[in-house]
Amino acid sequence: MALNITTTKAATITAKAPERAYVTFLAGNGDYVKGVVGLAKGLRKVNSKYPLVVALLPDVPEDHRKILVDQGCIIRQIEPVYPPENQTQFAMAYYVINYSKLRIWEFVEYSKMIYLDGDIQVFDNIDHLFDMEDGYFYAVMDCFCEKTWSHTPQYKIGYCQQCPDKVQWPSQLGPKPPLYFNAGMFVYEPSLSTYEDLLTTLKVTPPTPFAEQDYLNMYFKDIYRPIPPIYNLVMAMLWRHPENIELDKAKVVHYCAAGSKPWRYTGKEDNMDREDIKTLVAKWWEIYDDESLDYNNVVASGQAAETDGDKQSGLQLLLAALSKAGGFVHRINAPSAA
Ligand SMILES: O=c1ccn([C@@H]2O[C@H](COP(=O)(O)OP(=O)(O)O)[C@@H](O)[C@H]2O)c(=O)[nH]1
Ligand SMILES: OC[C@H]1O[C@H](O[C@@H]2[C@@H](O)[C@H](O)[C@@H](O)[C@H](O)[C@@H]2O)[C@H](O)[C@@H](O)[C@H]1O
Ligand SMILES: [Mn+2]
Repeated sequence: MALNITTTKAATITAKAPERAYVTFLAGNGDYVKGVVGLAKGLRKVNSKYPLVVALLPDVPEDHRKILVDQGCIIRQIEPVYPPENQTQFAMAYYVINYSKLRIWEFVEYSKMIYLDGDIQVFDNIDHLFDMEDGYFYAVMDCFCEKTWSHTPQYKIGYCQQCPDKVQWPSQLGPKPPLYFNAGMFVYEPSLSTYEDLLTTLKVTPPTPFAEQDYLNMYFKDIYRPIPPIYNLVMAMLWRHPENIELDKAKVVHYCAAGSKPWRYTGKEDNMDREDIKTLVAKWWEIYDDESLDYNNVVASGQAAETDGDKQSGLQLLLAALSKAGGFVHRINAPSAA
């Protein structure tokens, strides 16, 4: 269905802001920007209706920001968030910057957002997750079997929530830990009151090895609802719990295992020579290298919205293209859906 657009120099349109968006986090001047470009192109390939917002720290350089804007991303600079001083050894030293993810609760121009790490790729449309019941925090359960978890009692006794019957949780260790999610992907509702409380509570919460992931699990444990692993395939599941995984059904893949970041992949680390890993890395590169998925090519080929449902993204594409071209859009006569 084509949109009739009347353009004039007179004024600009105040299109209704989209209430839903995907959001990712970018820090530093390193190669994670490739992950975010891949994610932006992957979401486009699955015809997601919603934009990708990139919450980026001040240390992300101008040329990386331009790459992201040229890929149709909405960039939002955020200030870092640091945990209270502590001698904690984070599972990965750089995890200390991940607390800055908490800034995305301030994005209240959106009623619901899906957070995706920059090392995630979306291979099937997951827009339907935005329609899940409000008031809950949705994410996929993590696995405790990698040595990154060696600091935990779970790891020490061989307990994992992915196979709770394999090793019973011993009562002398107290109550079984609540279900624990991987914070590389989650569905949440931005809220200023939650945002303020997150930052206030953080000030009095000693940091722990999995940084903001541990913190978010503690903070949202009463409203956390697990969603199936097809929405965040934590790579280690492939060799730790293959019985819980149907790889060909995975809609979202999280390249979080050591050595699995596609843009740095060498195949040398543990498990990285597996055929399924090689296939997943190749699938990531296929999207990253696909020029037909570049934002400018998509706009240039005039792939306007085909259905009412996609009108918003088509409208956004056209608005973005027109504003980039310096044009002003005065009125859009979208013929009624009839
Ligand atoms: O140098 C960095 C490290 C991390 N990140 C962001 O922080 C997220 C969490 O880090 P990572 O995915 O490496 O943690 P993992 O899931 O592998 O434990 C990444 O996906 C990126 O979005 C970043 O932008 N720059
Ligand atoms: O800062 C803490 C991080 O914690 C998580 O990392 C993964 C990763 O470390 C794997 O190697 C582990 O095996 C896995 O369990 C663990 O959850 C999130 O994916 C990431 O976004 C971030 O929140
Ligand atoms: Mn990650």
